Amino acid sequence: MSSIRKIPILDLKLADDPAKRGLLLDQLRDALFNVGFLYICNHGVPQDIIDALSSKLPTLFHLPQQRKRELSKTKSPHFLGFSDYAQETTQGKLDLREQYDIATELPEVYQKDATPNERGRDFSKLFVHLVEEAFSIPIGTFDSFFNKNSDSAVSDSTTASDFLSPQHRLRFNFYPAMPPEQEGQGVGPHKDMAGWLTFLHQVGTERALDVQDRDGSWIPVDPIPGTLVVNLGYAFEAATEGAARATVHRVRARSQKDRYSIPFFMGLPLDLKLSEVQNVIPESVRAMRRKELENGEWAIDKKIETFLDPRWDSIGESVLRRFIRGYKKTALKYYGQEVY
Ligand SMILES: O=C(O)CCC(=O)C(=O)O
Ligand SMILES: [Fe+2]
Repeated sequence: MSSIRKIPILDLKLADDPAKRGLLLDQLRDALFNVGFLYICNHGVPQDIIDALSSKLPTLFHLPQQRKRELSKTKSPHFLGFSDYAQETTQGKLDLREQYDIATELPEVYQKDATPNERGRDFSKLFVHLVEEAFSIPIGTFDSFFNKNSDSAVSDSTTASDFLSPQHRLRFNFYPAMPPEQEGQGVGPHKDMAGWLTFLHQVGTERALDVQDRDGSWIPVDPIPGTLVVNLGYAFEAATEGAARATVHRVRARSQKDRYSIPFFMGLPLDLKLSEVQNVIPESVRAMRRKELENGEWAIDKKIETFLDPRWDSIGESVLRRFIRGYKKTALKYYGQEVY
């Protein structure tokens, strides 16, 4: 077992060079199995698009309160839209941020044409292909989970194309600057619940994001121009039986300057069962954490966090459970008492 030490930076351009691809895959395995957090550069998302989007965020978050209320998450059965400042709590403390969430719409629910975030989906799929290669499973294995009603890339897949679309979620976070005496929790220590993988753009140069090392200490994840931060969601950790960790992270609310960030949470199909994902993860990967436990390692983090409880055995239900916890009133309004 190793500690996080330093967050690695992976240059995805190495994937194009046959002589260097092996090195990139070694770095990726180290990042997935030993760190759970990484930066990627040369990721293929054009910088001008990232900059154009980032520059719109102050306007978005300074819309009149009335407009923000109309677009409130509490009015959406999919928990999309605005969350007010300090509306959410993490670990019992208020998160000093506002959020705006947009996501792949689900035609099965809305009965209208979906407008999925194609760009985000396509680039994140390329990264997933590298993960498959790092796991030594056929490239395209996971495509069957993402391509509804299309041919599976894996011929013997039993599941392939019948799943609901995954709900990819793009979030804008706003952490307003505050008087020094009020510096506190931008978002408290958490693992990303709703997604398979998270790709994060930190706008500006403010140091605010930290990742927790295995001894409990905090390591800064400073913004590095031209990179995206990648971390793993709960479902990834659960599917690999803990071999690849959904590392705990937090954001400090700072006094210097307003801060914005843009995470893209790559989802899995909402009706997919965890066992169906586990079926395509090689036993050699799933056995890694078991071996570490037998060897007495992982002293501070013995049990794999329970991602699923028996009532909620699909990814979608688990994601819903996360929102029920965060937005009790909205959940009751749309889903009724039986969701508890
Ligand atoms: O703002 C950040 O840098 C990270 C935000 C985050 O962890 C989240 O929204 O889940
Ligand atoms: Fe997060």
